[in-house]
Amino acid sequence: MAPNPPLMSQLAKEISLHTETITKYIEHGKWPHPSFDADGPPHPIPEAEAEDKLSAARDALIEATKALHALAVGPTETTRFFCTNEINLVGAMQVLCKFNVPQHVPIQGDISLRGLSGKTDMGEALLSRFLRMAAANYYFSEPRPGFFAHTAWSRLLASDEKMRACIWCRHAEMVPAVAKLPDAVERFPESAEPQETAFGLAFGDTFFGYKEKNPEHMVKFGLFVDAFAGGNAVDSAESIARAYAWGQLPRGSLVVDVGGGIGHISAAIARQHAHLEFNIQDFGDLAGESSALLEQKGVSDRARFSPHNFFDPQPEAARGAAVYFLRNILHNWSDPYCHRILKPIVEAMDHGSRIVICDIVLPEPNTIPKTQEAQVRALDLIMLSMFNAKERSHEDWQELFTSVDPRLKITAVVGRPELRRDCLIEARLVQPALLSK
Ligand SMILES: C[S@@+](CC[C@H](N)C(=O)[O-])C[C@H]1O[C@@H](n2cnc3c(N)ncnc32)[C@H](O)[C@@H]1O
Repeated sequence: MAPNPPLMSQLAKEISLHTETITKYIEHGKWPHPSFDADGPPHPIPEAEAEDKLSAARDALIEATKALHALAVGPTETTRFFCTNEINLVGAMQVLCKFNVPQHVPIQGDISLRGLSGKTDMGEALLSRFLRMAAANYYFSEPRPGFFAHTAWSRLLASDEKMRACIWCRHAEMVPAVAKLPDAVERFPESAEPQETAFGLAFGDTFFGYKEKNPEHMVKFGLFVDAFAGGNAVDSAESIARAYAWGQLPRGSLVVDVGGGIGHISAAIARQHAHLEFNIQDFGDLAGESSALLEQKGVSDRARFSPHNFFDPQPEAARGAAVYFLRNILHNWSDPYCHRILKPIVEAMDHGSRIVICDIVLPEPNTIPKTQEAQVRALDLIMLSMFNAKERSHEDWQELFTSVDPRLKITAVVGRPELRRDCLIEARLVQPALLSK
C-alpha cells in the first residue's frame, strides 16, 4: 500500500525541517548563508563548527534531497541519462582547468567570452560549450549573454590547485581505468595481483609503477591526496590523535607507524601525547621530508623515520612495540598481500603489543544513509579498479587477521562519532586459553 502522506510529500517536509534547523544555526553563528554567488562559503557550514547535531541535520538533509531528486527524475529518465551529465561534466571541467579558465575569470564581476578566449587560447565557440555545460552544474555563471562570472564552486578552482587536482585525477586516471573495469573483471576474475587491474589495462602498469615513471602524475596525485587532508573531508590527524586511547599507553611506549609516509599522523599523535615514542617506517626517499616535518612539529626528540619495506621482517629496534599503526595501508592491498604485510608485524609483537588499523569498516547494507553508503561503496570499487584491493567489513577484517594468526582478534573498534569516515580497528594476540573462556 502506498504510504500516506505520499513519500514525496514526507521527504519535502523533512527537507523543510532540516533546512530550518541548519538555517537557525547559521543565523545564530552569524555565518554566511550557502549561496551560488562567487563570495558564497566554500562549506555550507564552517567545517570547524560542524558539531554533531548540525552535521546530523545536514546529513539528513542531503539524504532526503537525494531521495526526492531520485523520485522526481524517476527510473526511466535516471537510466536513460545515466551518467551522461556526470561524465561530460568531468570532461568539460578537465578542459577548462587544462586551459586555466578558472584563473582567468575575475573573482569579482564578469568577463566576455571574447576576452576569455584571448586569455586562454581556446576558440570562443568551443570555450562557450564547455563553460555552459559547467554553468548548468553550478560551476561558473553567465549573468548576461556572452559574459561569464564565478560561482562559489568555480571560484574554489581558481584559488586552489588541490581542487583542480581532484578534477584532473578523476578525468585523467579514474575515467580511463573505470572504462576498463568490465574487461578486467572478465580477464582477471578474483585476481589478487596489483597489475591485473582495470588501471593496469588502461595504463599498462601498476598504479604506483605508472606514477614512478610519470612524475608529473605523482605530483598531481599528491595534491589530490592533500585536498582531503584537514577539515572533515576525511578524518584529520588531530581527530585520530583524540579518538584512540593513546593516553592509556605506558610512558615510553613505542608506536611503529608502518607505511607512515612522512609521519604527519604520528606527529599529530606525538603532539597530543608527550609520553609516547614514534618510529615512522616508509620508503627511504621520504627520510628528508619526514625529518623536516618532525622537526617543524617539535617532536623530533621522540619521533624518527626509518626506511623499511613493510613486506620485510621488522628490524630489531621495532620489535615488541606497544602499537603497530597502519593508516590507509591495507585497503590498498588484496588479502594475500595484506597477509604478507601483517605476518612480519605479528612475528614482532609481544604479549602487550597491539595492531591499530585506520581504515574503513564497511557497514552492513542499508544501515547508514545512502549518500554515505554510496561514498564507501565507491571507495571500495576504486580500490578494485586501481589495486585489486578492497574496503573491508568487520567480518572481513577478522577473517584476514585469523588467516595471519588465529590468536589475532579484534579487541576494539572506534568509529562515529569520534571519527567520520575511517575507523580505528585494534587487534591483539589473544591466548588460546583465554579464547576458550
Ligand atoms: C596511502 S599512503 C598512507 C600513508 C600514511 N599511512 C597516511 O595515512 O598518510 C601509503 C603509504 O605506503 C607506503 N608504501 C607503499 N609500499 C610500501 C612498502 N612496500 N613498504 C613501506 N611503505 C610502503 C607509501 O610510500 C605511502 O606512504
